[in-house]
Amino acid sequence: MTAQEMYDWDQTAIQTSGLSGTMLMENAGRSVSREVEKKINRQQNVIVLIGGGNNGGDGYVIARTLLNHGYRVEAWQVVPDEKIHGDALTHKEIFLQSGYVVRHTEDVSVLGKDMQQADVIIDCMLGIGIKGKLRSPISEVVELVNEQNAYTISIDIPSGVPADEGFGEFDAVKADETVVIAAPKMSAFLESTSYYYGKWTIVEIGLPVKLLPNPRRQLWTKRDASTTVPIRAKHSHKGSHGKGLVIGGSYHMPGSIAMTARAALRSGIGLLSIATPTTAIPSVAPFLQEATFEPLPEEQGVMMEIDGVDWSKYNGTAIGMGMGREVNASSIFQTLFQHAKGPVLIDADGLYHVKDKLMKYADRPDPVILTPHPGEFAHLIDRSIPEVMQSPFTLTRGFAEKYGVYVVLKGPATIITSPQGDQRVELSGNAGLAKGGSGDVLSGVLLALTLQSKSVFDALANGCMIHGLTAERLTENHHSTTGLLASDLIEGLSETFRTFSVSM
Ligand SMILES: NC(=O)C1=CN([C@@H]2O[C@H](COP(=O)(O)OP(=O)(O)OC[C@H]3O[C@@H](n4cnc5c(N)ncnc54)[C@H](OP(=O)(O)O)[C@@H]3O)[C@@H](O)[C@H]2O)[C@@H](O)CC1
Ligand SMILES: Nc1ncnc2c1ncn2[C@@H]1O[C@H](COP(=O)(O)OP(=O)(O)O)[C@@H](O)[C@H]1O
Ligand SMILES: [K+]
Repeated sequence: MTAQEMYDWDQTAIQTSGLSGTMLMENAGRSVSREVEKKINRQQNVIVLIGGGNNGGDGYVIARTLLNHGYRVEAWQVVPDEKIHGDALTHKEIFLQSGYVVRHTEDVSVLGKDMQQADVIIDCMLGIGIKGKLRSPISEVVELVNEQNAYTISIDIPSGVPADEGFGEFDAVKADETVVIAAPKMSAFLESTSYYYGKWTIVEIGLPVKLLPNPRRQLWTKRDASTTVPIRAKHSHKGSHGKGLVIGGSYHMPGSIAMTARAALRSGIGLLSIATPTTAIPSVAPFLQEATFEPLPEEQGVMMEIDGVDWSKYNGTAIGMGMGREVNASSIFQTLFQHAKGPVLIDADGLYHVKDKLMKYADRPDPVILTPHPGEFAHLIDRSIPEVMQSPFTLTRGFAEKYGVYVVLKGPATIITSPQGDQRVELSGNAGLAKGGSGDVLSGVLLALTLQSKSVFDALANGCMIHGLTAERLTENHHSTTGLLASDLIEGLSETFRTFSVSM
């Protein structure tokens, strides 16, 4: 969610369901407290830091709830009294009338001394309402918090982190964990801001879900996957599971196309053929007894054209892996878009070649899927990688809508966008995947699932999840994130598929 989308939810709830702001704040504070109580005990000294907005209001509810439950809590208001108003003021009054005491930060050093005795710091200074650079005294308090060894739990957002994408430098609390209210904000997924959150969990605050405007952005969960992942019907035959073609590879780069192809086979594709230069076939074939080949004319080990492919045999294509930069791209993509039936997935070198050609094929009736990492996406849209990393949601949505394509922007948080601009974020996987070859494996998984699913969008989100979960499982058992290879990932897919629906 963006901050604005969050405020819209809040307003919708208040205007249409009869819930009031103070009720939502009470719900938020109590839900957060339930989560916090799992992490703390009654012997620990807890400090709640309270700011001037509604995030601070949540803080008053949390401090009261924890005190009611017998925890040792000090509530520190880090802004002057006149800053507290509205729902937050109501909850401050309830806090005081419950017989509890508020401490004030006239002198930040007094708070600093107190913090040294704290085991746990609960940060309710700033939430989605942060604007601009941190001002005093919050800037000093943030610095103090980051100097402590105490376990720090931020509420909704680590104070100082912007809610939305597109922001540059900032100072913020570095939380050990964050309890997110109602829905995660964009910054929980960006490289430069997600670090501040630590581990995060979401709490529910009683918003009327049926009434809320749809932000057309969704966190893809295991529960979503378990209801949409294709199930092999008892009476299915190989034709029911897709007849795929993968185009790529070269004499000097045979590995990537082999990995894509093998991953597609391990992901249940019915039939698979590989179009690759003739001289690459002897290197690729040993990994793929189950596949057939379309030998391509070549020059110096690089494919020249794909005119001889028998397109009637296939209902889905993936292109680009290891094809090289030297190919006759105009001819290849012209033929591809004219003849290929069903979804076309473009990855790696294919993305390099397809730049500036997409508008020409924007009216293709069947789906086009692009699977760039941030560097490839930056090249596609003529922006820098830092710009892509700073605003991935907006940039991918704009691109997908403009060209009518699906975009899978890969990374620790993979963002999947449909041609209509709907977005899903998928978080599985780990740094064991940060190696050449993992993307080739993903392309194979995605092609196979796309040909077996009713919805391309579901297939892409599920494919990313299966790919990531495989890495997680392998690094929990036999491998390390250091030692995991893309080829291990391919062989691991089988067990992920076997346990997938059972483990949901
Ligand atoms: N569904 C929901 O939405 C619900 C939301 N809830 C909660 O409300 C939170 C949002 O509350 P919010 O809108 O009051 O904003 P918030 O984050 O408290 O910040 C405003 C305060 O910060 C201050 N301030 C700003 N920038 C600053 C800076 N650079 N440096 C220093 N100070 C700065 C600003 O000061 P001012 O500019 O007014 O002087 C003002 O005092 C949300 O994150 C969630 O926790 C739940 O309670 C219930 C349901
Ligand atoms: N640190 C990480 N955490 C989670 N997933 C990652 C991480 N690094 C890479 N990945 C995943 O690994 C894959 C890498 O793809 P890509 O960059 O195209 O690799 P290559 O083309 O070299 O095979 C993507 O699916 C990406 O989401
Ligand atoms: K906060």
